[in-house]
Amino acid sequence: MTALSINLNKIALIRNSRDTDYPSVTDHAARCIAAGAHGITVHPRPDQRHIRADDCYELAAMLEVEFNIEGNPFAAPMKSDRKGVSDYPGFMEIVRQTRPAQCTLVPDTNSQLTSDHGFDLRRDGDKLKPVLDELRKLGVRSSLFMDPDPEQIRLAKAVGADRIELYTGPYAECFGGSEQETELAKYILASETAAECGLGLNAGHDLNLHNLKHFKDAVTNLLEVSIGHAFTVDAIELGLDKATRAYLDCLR
Ligand SMILES: CC(=O)[C@@H](O)[C@H](O)COP(=O)(O)O
Ligand SMILES: NCC(=O)COP(=O)(O)O
Repeated sequence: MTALSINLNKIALIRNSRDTDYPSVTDHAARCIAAGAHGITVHPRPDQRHIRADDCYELAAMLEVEFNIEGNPFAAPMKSDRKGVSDYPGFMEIVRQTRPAQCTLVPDTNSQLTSDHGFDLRRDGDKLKPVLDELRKLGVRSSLFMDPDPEQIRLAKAVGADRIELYTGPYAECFGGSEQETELAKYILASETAAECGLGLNAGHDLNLHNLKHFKDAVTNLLEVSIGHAFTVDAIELGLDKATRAYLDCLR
């Protein structure tokens, strides 16, 4: 079964709109796991708009399921502008201090609204090699956030990644329209390339209860999906337990 890793970014976004710890990120992590989620994902961005470095430390101390931390490995330290909130120590420093099961490297700039593209390894591959070496030495599984481009996926193997995460935003955008199957075919080819290279395969971004099962049924070597934005909305509408089970049902 494909593992479901719930991304808690949006719980943190709601939490940050008050100077309190409500809703609690760690409480939500525990509830998602109790409902059957296989793992927890967070994306601590330098401006700490949602997930903060403090959340990562607290989650690392409590989680007994897979913890996946996503982010730009070259994201530098940034001062916190909130009283009582620790500074952002730099992405790799968070990883060193938490040693998550998996680290998904994402080429986001600080100013991006959200993640919207994979790595260009022709340009950045050499820069990533020492980061991937450090993750290996830390005992952290590496995953590179990638577009469904076979040549780029072969480069992911060459630079030493353990897995790739296919950026599924374009698939989600086409879902339900005339281009749906043309777009999905790109992901099927990409998944076959990953398998040929011996890369593990994850996927994420804008997956939801409408588009997930079709994707999962077509991409047969999918090890893990990480879902947060749509999951949070579904949890508001259905309740967290029911929403978690609904996503798990899509992955059976
Ligand atoms: C890498 C990816 O596609 C998402 O995991 C990302 O974490 C979404 O970030 P926001 O929640 O900040 O939009
Ligand atoms: N890596 C994808 C992720 O963690 C969540 O993306 P989204 O479901 O919030 O779009």
